[in-house]
Amino acid sequence: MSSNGAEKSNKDQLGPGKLEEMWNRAATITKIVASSVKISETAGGIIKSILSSGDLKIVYKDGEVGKRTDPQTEADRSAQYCIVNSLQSRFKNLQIIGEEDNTSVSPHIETGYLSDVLKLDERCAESLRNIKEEELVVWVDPLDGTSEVTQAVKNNNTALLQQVTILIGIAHKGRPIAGVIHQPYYKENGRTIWAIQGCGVHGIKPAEAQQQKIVVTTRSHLSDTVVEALTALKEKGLADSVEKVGGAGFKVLKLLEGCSAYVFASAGCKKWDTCAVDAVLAAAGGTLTDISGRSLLYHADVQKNNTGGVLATAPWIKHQDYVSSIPENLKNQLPEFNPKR
Ligand SMILES: Nc1ncnc2c1ncn2[C@@H]1O[C@H](COP(=O)(O)O)[C@@H](OP(=O)(O)O)[C@H]1O
Ligand SMILES: [Mg+2]
Ligand SMILES: [Mg+2]
Ligand SMILES: [Mg+2]
Repeated sequence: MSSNGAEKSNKDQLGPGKLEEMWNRAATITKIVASSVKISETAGGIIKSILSSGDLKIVYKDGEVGKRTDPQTEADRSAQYCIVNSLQSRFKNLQIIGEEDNTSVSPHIETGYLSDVLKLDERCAESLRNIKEEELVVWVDPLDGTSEVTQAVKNNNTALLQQVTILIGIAHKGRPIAGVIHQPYYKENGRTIWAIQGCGVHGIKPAEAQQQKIVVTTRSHLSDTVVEALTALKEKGLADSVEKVGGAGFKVLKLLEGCSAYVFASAGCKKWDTCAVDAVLAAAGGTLTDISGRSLLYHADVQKNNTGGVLATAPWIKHQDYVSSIPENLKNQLPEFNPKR
């Protein structure tokens, strides 16, 4: 899984000399995304091997026994170690914020990169090309959909595993400018979707407008306020049906595959859940905000909780229609907690 350089991990036509030249010429943001694609895939391999062992070593990060909603597994801990240490080995001045406070040492440090990303370097706007490593904040969710993982293993329900993603989001001046979503259990070998602002979305072809409006919401963190928001959207004709699926990453992939909106009118989702998907969805022409329509911010010192909830819409949807249809009393229950939200 680990590799010693681009030459070993890029199985394309370019020779090592040409690749090195492309790497050296590329902007910092391009290099970080090219590396993050490979790193997310290596982390996906780590997750798969721990899950196939069946020994998740679950600890809970919250709550009373019997009411816990925030599990962490050995896969979350090892994947985060790999992602953070792999990024740091190349980009020493990056600020990286990962979901997990405690990690497990993993021997897999990925130093490869995807050369396809480098090929798009010239399409990057000058303003992005000039950004320095130390100006960027990287938000890492090493395993999004942990509740689904614990249930998949416990109940031998492997279908749930496709809801697992690895999320690496890159923010500049508080706004997401690039993102990587790796889905390790998509078909046989998984897939990786990535985007840099202004350079399109890669790894998926976003769906066209649909007749049916399918809304996706949480599978394992349902609350009264989420139900109330969904009811209001149904009444306004903005939710023909509702699908409960796990993970912020998977829900945004569903938006790129034809669902209309992701509605989570509740606190609990964090910046590492939304940074990468915010960037990818925006690059596809969609929108992600809190339920009041405010953009989310991703500065290093920001409040980690998305206390205003999450509302995301597909590229073919008018976001404001959904914002306007969520009742004011719900918006007031999920206030902007901190100006640096
Ligand atoms: N009430 C809550 N408590 C803890 N985490 C929550 C939460 N509500 C949402 N989240 C987090 O938001 C992400 C998406 O949740 P959901 O699938 O319910 O929509 C999950 O990320 P992780 O799986 O990375 O922890 C989950 O932990
Ligand atoms: Mg978690
Ligand atoms: Mg998550
Ligand atoms: Mg996670």
